[in-house]
Amino acid sequence: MSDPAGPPVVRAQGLTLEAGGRTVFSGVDLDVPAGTTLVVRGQASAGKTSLLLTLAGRMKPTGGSLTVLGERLPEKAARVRRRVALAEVRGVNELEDALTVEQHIAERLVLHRPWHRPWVSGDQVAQQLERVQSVLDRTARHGVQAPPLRPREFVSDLQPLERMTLGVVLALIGRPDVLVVDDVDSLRRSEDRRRAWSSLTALQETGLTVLASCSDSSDIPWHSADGRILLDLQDEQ
Ligand SMILES: Nc1ncnc2c1ncn2[C@@H]1O[C@H](COP(=O)(O)OP(=O)(O)OP(=O)(O)O)[C@@H](O)[C@H]1O
Repeated sequence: MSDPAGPPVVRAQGLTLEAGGRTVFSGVDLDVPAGTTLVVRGQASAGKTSLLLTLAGRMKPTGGSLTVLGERLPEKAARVRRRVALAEVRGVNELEDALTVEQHIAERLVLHRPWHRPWVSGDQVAQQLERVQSVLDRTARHGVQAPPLRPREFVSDLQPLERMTLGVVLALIGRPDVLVVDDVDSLRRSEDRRRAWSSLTALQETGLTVLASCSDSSDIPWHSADGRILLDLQDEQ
């Protein structure tokens, strides 16, 4: 985990992305300390996903400067990608409807195995589910409980909040320093949105830096304003 008193996890100056003949975002200045949550807010097409993917080392900015976890981007994108994990981002790393929760976990665990031992046991999958569930149980301290994940359930049968939770669970398997959660308010039910934000707060309290996006931030429990940075993105078109 990064040191909260250390240099910012994300430092951007004048960060700009031009693509497809348009300005997706421009002039973004940011300092995000370790163990805080950045909330990128903006309407549809404001460039939220593109900005998050840029901060995660998955898209190349066309202007400005960007350092993430002390690594300059885009030069050190591969190093950044190892330490910044994406929860499910539609169109980028979508979950497979035909796989179960435990199959997804097994698959992700294999990715983190040494190349010469690319297999995992049922016990390892169960241990991982337990570890993650204990992290999610911390959300109970915020008066809400993240939904338990049933190992044998197919992704196609998951409720939206369960699906988002699975995306977060998979991202945490690699023990990243930074977690990216796009479109938190794609959850239709306000109760789900509140639970999702509370879970992210609980994760932030473990020392993780969270980079999230939404179009409406009214469900965020702002009473614990410490450790949150709000960035408003305007649609540049
Ligand atoms: N590489 C690219 N080439 C062309 N256009 C792009 C590229 N990346 C993003 N865009 C465009 O920039 C705009 C912003 O996209 P983005 O998905 O980042 O916005 P968003 O705020 O996340 O939107 P939404 O809330 O609808 O998901 C969109 O119109 C998208 O088509």
